[in-house]
Amino acid sequence: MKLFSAEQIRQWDAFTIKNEPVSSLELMERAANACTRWIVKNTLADSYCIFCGKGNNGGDGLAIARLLYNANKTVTVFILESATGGSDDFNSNFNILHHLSAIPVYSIRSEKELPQLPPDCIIIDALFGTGLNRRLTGLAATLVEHINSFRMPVIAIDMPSGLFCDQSSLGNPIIKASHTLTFQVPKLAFLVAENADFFGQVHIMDINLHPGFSEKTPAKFHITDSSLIRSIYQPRKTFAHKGNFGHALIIAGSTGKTGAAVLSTRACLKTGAGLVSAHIPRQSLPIIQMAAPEAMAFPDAEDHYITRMDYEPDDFSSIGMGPGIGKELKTRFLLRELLEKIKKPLVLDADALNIIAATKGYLKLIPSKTIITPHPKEFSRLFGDTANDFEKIELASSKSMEMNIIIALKGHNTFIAHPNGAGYFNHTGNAGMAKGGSGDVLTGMITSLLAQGYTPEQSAVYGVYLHGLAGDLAARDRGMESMIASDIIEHIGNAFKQL
Ligand SMILES: NC(=O)C1=CN([C@@H]2O[C@H](COP(=O)(O)OP(=O)(O)OC[C@H]3O[C@@H](n4cnc5c(N)ncnc54)[C@H](O)[C@@H]3O)[C@@H](O)[C@H]2O)[C@@H](O)CC1
Ligand SMILES: [K+]
Repeated sequence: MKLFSAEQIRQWDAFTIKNEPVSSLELMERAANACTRWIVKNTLADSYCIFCGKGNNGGDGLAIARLLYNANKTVTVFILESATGGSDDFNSNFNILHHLSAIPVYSIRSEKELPQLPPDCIIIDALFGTGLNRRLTGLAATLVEHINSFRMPVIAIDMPSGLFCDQSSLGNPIIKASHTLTFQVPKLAFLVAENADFFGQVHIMDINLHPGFSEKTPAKFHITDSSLIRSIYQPRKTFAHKGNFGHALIIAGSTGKTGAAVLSTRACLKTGAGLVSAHIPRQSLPIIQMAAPEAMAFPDAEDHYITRMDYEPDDFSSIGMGPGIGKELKTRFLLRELLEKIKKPLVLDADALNIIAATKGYLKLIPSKTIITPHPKEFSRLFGDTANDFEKIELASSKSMEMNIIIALKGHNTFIAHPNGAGYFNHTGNAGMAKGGSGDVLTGMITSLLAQGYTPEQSAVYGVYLHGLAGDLAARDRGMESMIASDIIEHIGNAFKQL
């Protein structure tokens, strides 16, 4: 699903008005109807206090007030006055409301007019939407803080007021919504961790914007959805043999971190590679052979960590390196040798990334189309700090293009930057996966898909989606607190079945 900017959404509204055709006032009525239906169905309140700005977001608020009133609800409207007049559609809705004298309408022109609210009311925030073009200040900012101070349920229309769609709003006055009813498509602002306090649960209101616009308009960012994954998925052919699904190698583990090797190897096996081998420290051999008997093992000459390759790396269909390898000098040399020797893309995670970040000259050795899977700290070690999540996303995109690599920046909505400039936000997964070992599982899964012939771009998007889905199924069965990384592996099979 394409993720459009505020400007593109404005163009989409205009395209719909011209090509459906529909008047902008009718489109506003459609939007208000969708919101009112949701509010009536999902809330039970004595009264609704609706705060409106004087743009089209405020116009939505006025139309919602009228529709709620028509549905026999008690409604009070507060209008934040501004120096400029209302938008045309705001004014039209204001005139209709004016004739319905049963709905009280109050103006807020100064701090003295900030209202007290009845207990048990639900607040509807229609102050500012996608038209926000600067930080809220003055009376608007004071009103936002005043509304937040009630600690009552707030339903934001389209956007929590004060929150920018496509840029950081860090430190700004913003409505803290319990629910956001957003029009047609999710917004970039709802996908980044720094905004988590503001949008609450997001509900998409389908207002039938013209499909012709979304089909022909390119978008930089996308949300990975099941239809994209189904278009990537290649069913296994009836007459296939193990040679058709590649030979994956996992280079992982050190004393005390053999579990990382076990988790990534088992995840690799469970994700469909034809053959899986694990290169592990010598002492880990019996452990990996017992925990993953289907895998072959290359024990290192050294007992406690990995030091040398007794194989040709290009003989494998894919190699994933990093989980639990530590940062011993000889392990660093091994990583350098691998980076210099291999002609294929790799999957690099965890300590492989930490070694690269800490050792001068390694970063530029990363082979083209390699998939790296840093968490935010590993990302900062590699590429430096950023002031906010939006800058981090931009940095991941630009580094991906510059280095011709795929970057899966792990987090709640893992962001995958492709070298062609596109970016994919994943929406599967849950907080139960925020535990040691989850990343090792992801490395194994992506390495497995790469071995099977999926492109690096596909392997990253598909692997991250499947990993999150398996995590969601594990959470459903075991609960978020109790689920552990092994449970994600146990649910990979069911995740495949759900595609
Ligand atoms: N265009 C359409 O046909 C539709 C628009 N809809 C609504 O329209 C909204 C966008 O409306 P608008 O473009 O009128 O903009 P908003 O209603 O979001 O904002 C109103 C105006 O406030 C001013 N403003 C921006 N930032 C400010 C700040 N920090 N302090 C003070 N004033 C500021 C700007 O002049 C802006 O145009 C959407 O979020 C949605 O709620 C919906 O009705 C669906 C249809
Ligand atoms: K709003």
